Amino acid sequence: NWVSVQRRYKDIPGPFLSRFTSLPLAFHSRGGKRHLYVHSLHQKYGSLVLIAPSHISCCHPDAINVVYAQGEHALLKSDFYKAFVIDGTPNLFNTQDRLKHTKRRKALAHPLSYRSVKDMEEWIANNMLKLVRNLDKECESKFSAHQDSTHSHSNGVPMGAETPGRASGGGNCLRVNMLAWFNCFTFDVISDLAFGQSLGMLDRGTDVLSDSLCGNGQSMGVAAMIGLRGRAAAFLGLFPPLVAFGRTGFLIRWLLLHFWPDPLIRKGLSSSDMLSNIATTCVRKRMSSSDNGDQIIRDDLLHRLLTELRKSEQLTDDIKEPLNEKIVVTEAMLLLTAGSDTTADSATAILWYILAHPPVHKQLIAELDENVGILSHDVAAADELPKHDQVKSLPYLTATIQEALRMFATNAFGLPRVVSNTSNPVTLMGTNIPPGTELSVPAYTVQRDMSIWGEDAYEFKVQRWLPDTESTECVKKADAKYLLTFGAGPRMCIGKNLATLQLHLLIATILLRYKLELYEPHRDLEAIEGFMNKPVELLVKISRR
Ligand code: HEM
Repeated sequence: NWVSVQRRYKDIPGPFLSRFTSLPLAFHSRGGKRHLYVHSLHQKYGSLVLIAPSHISCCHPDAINVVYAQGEHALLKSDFYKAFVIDGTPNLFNTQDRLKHTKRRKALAHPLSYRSVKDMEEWIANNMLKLVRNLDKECESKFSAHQDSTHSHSNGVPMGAETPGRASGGGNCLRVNMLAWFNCFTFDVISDLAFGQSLGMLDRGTDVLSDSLCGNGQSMGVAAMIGLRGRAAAFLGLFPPLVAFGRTGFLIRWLLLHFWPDPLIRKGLSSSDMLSNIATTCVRKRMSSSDNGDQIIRDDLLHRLLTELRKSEQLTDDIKEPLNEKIVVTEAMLLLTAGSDTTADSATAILWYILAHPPVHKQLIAELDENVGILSHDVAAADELPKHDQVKSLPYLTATIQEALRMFATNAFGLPRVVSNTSNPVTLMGTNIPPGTELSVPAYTVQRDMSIWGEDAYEFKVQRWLPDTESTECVKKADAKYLLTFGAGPRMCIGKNLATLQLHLLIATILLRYKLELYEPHRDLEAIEGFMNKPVELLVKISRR
């Protein structure tokens, strides 16, 4: 009851109101700045803060190994994640059940291993070639009549009306929104890898899908759908009764979808339904093509996932569950949503940090020119583009990516775990944590902790990641275990290999081929947080090198 809750957390500091309600946290979550709010609370109250009635945020570096512990000490995901479940069928990301998680994780671990992802590099390169051709056209259009290329691409197809990054306002300015192109690229890559066929966004120059995939007259881009869904879920997840399962849950969801006063939440819920429809259509299309004897089935992620899931059906009885369409669709939707905009957003942030620091830009170009060489003027085939083997170990490129991901936390707020009655006892900074407590470690705050990164923790310094810095500047060496971009522990991102492969290739290819400048050099990178922290846009001036 309420009194015992107050007694349990009496020694944990935090805002007075947060002892009684999650509303302050929800308010900042709705505003898209939850990580900044929690950061300010840590600055005011210290390392342990009660941010909601039974939710403690701990930003001490040692907390990472406790909250995201491996093995028998692992804590389960909290009820917050129920807000991401579609149709009562949890997937690898949102399942709270340990055994189900183990089974699904095993099924996806092999298809997403480095070796497996490397085998698919050719498919990624084909999409990169399309991206390059589109950007080449953007450069050419620079010389044609005044045209605002964020509004209309060369083929005249407008970007989705609510695509994050769509430039506001008109005008005769020559600028390209790299976020919009990165979104098209990553969606096409993941759909190609997952279903053997890309969504065709790079061909159409927009992330608005065709009517056959998205329903008649839908003008919203897929990136906007994912953003809205993340924002609604990040808000609703703070009130677990609103995201219950079963018949009551169905009724509550229906009421929220139709009557909740905030349009952002209603749009988020309907976006979630649209994404589920897209995944269902993709899965059905892919499955029906595999029934067609004439067609050669590509060894894509869905194929590999199905093979692994069928194998795991023969595992022990307690984790046996029949493989049905719902399970396949929910995992397919996860691939589509977790594996696309996260990478595009991270690439956007990395490119922004490079362009905002011209000496870093210059040094990267020198490294790339020396190790990869200049690209031919008219790239005729995908194999003329940089290969992962050429760029994966370049020290300056790797260090720049790491440092940009530290500064811009794509995963910015603390991912919540729960201390259950069956958990081993948990102690944080000498304080015993009672069962029923939610715990999280805020990535944004940890990634700016001066005790970890040094006095210059708030500054972008690539040198901290270089093995042997020639710089005379004294920087504290970075330790990757405090970088929470991909989470930590048993629920850490399973797509990290695919994401880092794409990030290296994207950044290397773009820098090698184009002269780029920030369109508004004095403007910070603006971002809005839902579940992930998402840049709003990246406007650049672009021309061929
Ligand atoms: C730069 C890009 C990416 C970032 C920043 C990122 C970040 C994350 C983070 C922080 C988590 C942990 C979430 C949590 O604990 O609640 C996660 C989990 C996950 N990610 Fe990623 N991710 C990226 C790319 C990808 C890609 C390309 C894929 C798939 C193809 C993917 C699939 C997943 C899945 C399936 C999980 C759930 C894993 C589990 O619960 O066992 N991610 N990601």
